[in-house]
Amino acid sequence: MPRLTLDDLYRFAVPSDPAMRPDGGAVAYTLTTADRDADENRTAIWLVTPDAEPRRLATGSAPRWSPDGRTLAFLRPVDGRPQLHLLPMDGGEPSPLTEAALGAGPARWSPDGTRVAYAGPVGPGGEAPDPNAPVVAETLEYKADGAGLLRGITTHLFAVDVASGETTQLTEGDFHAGEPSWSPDGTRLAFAASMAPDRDLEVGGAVYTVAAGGGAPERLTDPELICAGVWWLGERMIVAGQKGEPVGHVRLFTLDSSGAAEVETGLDRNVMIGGPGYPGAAPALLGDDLLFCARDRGCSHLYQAPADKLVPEDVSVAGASVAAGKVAYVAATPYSAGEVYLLEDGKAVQLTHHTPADLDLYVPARRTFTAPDGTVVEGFVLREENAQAPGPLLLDIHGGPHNAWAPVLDNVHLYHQTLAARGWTVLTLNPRASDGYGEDFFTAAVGAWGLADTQDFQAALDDLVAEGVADPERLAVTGYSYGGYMTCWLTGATDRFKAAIAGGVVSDLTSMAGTSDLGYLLKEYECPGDLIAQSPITRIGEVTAPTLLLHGESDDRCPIGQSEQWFAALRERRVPVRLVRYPGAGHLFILNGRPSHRYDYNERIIAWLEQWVSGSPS
Ligand SMILES: CSCC[C@H](NC=O)C(=O)N[C@@H](Cc1ccccc1)C(=O)O
Repeated sequence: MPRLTLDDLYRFAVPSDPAMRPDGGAVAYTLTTADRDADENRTAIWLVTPDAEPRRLATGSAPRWSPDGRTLAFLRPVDGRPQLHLLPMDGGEPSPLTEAALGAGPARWSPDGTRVAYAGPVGPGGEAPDPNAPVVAETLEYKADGAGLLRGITTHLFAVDVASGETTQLTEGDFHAGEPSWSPDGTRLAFAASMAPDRDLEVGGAVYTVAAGGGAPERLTDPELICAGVWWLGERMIVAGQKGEPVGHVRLFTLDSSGAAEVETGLDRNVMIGGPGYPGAAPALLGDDLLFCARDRGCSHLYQAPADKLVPEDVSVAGASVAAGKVAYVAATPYSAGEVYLLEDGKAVQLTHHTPADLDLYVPARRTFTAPDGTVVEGFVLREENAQAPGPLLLDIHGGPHNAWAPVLDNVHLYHQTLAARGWTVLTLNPRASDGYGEDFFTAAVGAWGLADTQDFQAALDDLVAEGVADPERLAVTGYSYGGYMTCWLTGATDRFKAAIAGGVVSDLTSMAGTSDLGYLLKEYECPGDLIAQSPITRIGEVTAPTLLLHGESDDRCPIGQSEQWFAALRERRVPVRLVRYPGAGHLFILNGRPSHRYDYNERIIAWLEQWVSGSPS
């Protein structure tokens, strides 16, 4: 069987967003593919039942069943804006439900199935803003990565009457409403929002409810609780959030008239509600029990509260849905980047087989390393078993810094498999600050970016060199976002790397604090203290590693100026450096950007390593 090549990017089809039909008999989901000719990502709604092959239903994403299971609401772009559509499941074509000026959001059916609510963008004065008008900012909340300059656009709740299509805006004002959740009697909707005038300077978010016909929202939580999301599950209202400061693990709380009480899970683990690059799922009820996702040793797992793990060890869950007492979920495994599963009597039954089956895949091996201060860190080693040893090794550093590597098939970092086939060892390490190893570990680099975690990387490399796995003369380092930060930092801290590739770079925390859409959060909560001491740019004079910089030009999280600073400083010092700019690409482009950009990103990493480490010309 062939090894994975970069062209397999165009063969991957990855499910997400599973929705169990109310009778538990079928699962609808979104399938994402890359169209090489159009250079676009495509999404379609698929349906699978336990006894039949999956079938494609329609172009679109975010399928949601009506309570009677006869209609699927989903999103489909119309003139470039997502609009809700309805697909009758007993036959017929999808029809548009919304004509929202700036587009709609994923559907939330009312319990009686007569209305659909969504959170969607609203322009100032109800109009789409003029893209050529001057942009005036008076708070820090004027841009967001992925959306760009907000130009006064806020997100508000809407309800659409399914029979007539009549749409009512339920909330208004200078705030962003989070995803709505219906009360069991259909009279109110709960949502998370921060309405404080200084919300850009006070990281927070409260739970509100609003009447189903609109009106003044009623606040339910006190400022102590920072809410990331709220779900009305039967009579229970469940909140995901943090108490006090936006630092550390996300937890679950039950909210009632006496206030918020933490759900006792007995786990020292971070709750994962799901998002791009951060696999997880919204909490749901399974009978009387709460089903939720939390990260354990790199993988997002499904748990049934208090703490029963429902999925096997080396899988990572990215979406779950419960109906009729049954659980459907999407998970990646060492052999797939994601498939749909059904949990039956505690056993996982695989319903889909979208991952190309003809690939001979390398499987990451778990192992641990001990840093000089005694901290044990886990990592994954990907290599050909019979590879010549010692051989070239690439250290890859994840972002966050609170993300984590998992030992599953990675359809973003395709170069891992490709390099292994060329005799490389790829080390993906979860150093302190990574997710899945407890809250003390998670917060161990707060205020000490680079300063605290450098020893973890060094210890792992020392071990692999001492064991004869890695050739000390052929070490290289790469990483994206926080991983790009750490790549720059490490090349200033040691000259052991023969090449470096830094993506979505952070090089100077002082300029980053004033230009990132999360700059304030970064300065106040992630890197409190001396920003200069934590900045790679302070060590630029020590860098000798030829460095490739890869950056999205529309990155508002880690603005491209971070790479430009590093590029200019290395060029001035005559250290070999190359800057590659991806037009129109935001921070998450390596996950969900143009297929050609994602291909190029992978291809350039391999070429740079071959040029500077393997010795072959690029
Ligand atoms: C408390 S950190 C939240 C930032 C966020 N975390 C999750 O990914 C993030 O985008 N991290 C960036 C690096 C960064 C951190 C803080 C502020 C701006 C950027 C990353 O993806 O590594």
